Amino acid sequence: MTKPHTTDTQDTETAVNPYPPVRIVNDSFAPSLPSTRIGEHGPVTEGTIGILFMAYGGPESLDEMPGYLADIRSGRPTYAEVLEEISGNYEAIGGKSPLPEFTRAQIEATMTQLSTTGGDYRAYAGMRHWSPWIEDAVRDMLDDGIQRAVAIVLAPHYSKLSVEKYQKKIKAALEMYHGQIEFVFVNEYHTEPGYITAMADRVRMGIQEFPEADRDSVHTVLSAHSLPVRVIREGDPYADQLLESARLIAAQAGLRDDQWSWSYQSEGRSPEPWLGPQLEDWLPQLKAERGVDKVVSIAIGFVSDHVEILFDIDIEAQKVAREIGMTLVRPPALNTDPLFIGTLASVIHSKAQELA
Ligand SMILES: C=CC1=C(C)c2cc3[nH]c(cc4nc(cc5[nH]c(cc1n2)c(C)c5CCC(=O)O)C(CCC(=O)O)=C4C)c(C)c3C=C
Ligand SMILES: [Fe+2]
Ligand SMILES: [Fe+2]
Repeated sequence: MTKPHTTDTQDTETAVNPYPPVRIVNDSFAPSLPSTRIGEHGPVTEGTIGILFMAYGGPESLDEMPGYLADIRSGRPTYAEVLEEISGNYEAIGGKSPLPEFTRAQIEATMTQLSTTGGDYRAYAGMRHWSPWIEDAVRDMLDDGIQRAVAIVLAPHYSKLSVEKYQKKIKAALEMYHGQIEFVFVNEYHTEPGYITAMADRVRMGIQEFPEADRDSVHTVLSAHSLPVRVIREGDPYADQLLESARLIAAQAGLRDDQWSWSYQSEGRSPEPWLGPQLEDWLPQLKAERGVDKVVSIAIGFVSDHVEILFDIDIEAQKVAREIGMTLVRPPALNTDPLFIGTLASVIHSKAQELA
């Protein structure tokens, strides 16, 4: 999400929330992920391999917002103005996060692909910041008798503030339940050809929104969620991986160097410096310094349309673009794009071969 910064002195997502909030379910509420078990769940045999799909998680009503934020903020209090602002952002995109629904659709589509491999796979969903929790998924896998599993995060780039945190939750859950599952981890898939081609298709899709005569002057801005600069200085590979993906996507889309650029988005609220430039600052700079007035915006670190795209780009960045007389086109995220789903299936299937 975005500025303004508060005086909050937070240490980004490092601590564990000591009081994970519990979702309150009533008769009129039908969550998109009511269970960690997705799809067919017949008897588990020695050859069965569990697949734990992990995602950020998202609130499916505004009532869930305080609990969701409490988890993201590792139990630190959320100031009223921050809660109000973030709730307002979700209200503007329909009052709920579409992430759980997309996550479910992505898992179902990947399992359909995997069913053609002959492997005996069982799918589980575990969210990092909301229900159904990663811990719930590990408990259900243990209950089902799963002995070997592949774990994958629905985010292609590795960071110790993202993918590593998900993996640590699995290890902590195994300890908590005194259980044993042999896990292999997909750490990243940011250079996988299917992912790169699917993103390059999005670039082309965006450019085609402009009249043919204008297309050569369209500028593509590729972006991803920002992180504190400190994390990269400590050796985190996130920024390098993003740029590697960005260069491959631009090349695959046939863009010249002057036809694309990089920016970050969705900076957090801690007072320390975050990676930039931020999209809403970069757009005016592109206009002022290079005369760019037609932009395709693609968030390459996200694989589904959720608040960081639907609000941060479609509402906030779009407002900035309008104010400076720039046309900004934002093609849909990958969601259940067959090329992306094929990539997930293939990285999972090849990782599964590492299991004894
Ligand atoms: C690579 C890092 C991160 C990814 C990817 C990411 C995705 C992501 N985030 C939200 C929603 C929120 N994130 C918030 C804070 C926050 N996010 C990250 C990192 C990534 N998020 C950090 C380091 C922080 C700061 C955490 C802290 O300790 O305060 C918040 C809280 C409010 C805010 O700071 O704006 C929200 C909400 C989504 C939906 C998402 C997509 C998958
Ligand atoms: Fe954010
Ligand atoms: Fe975040």
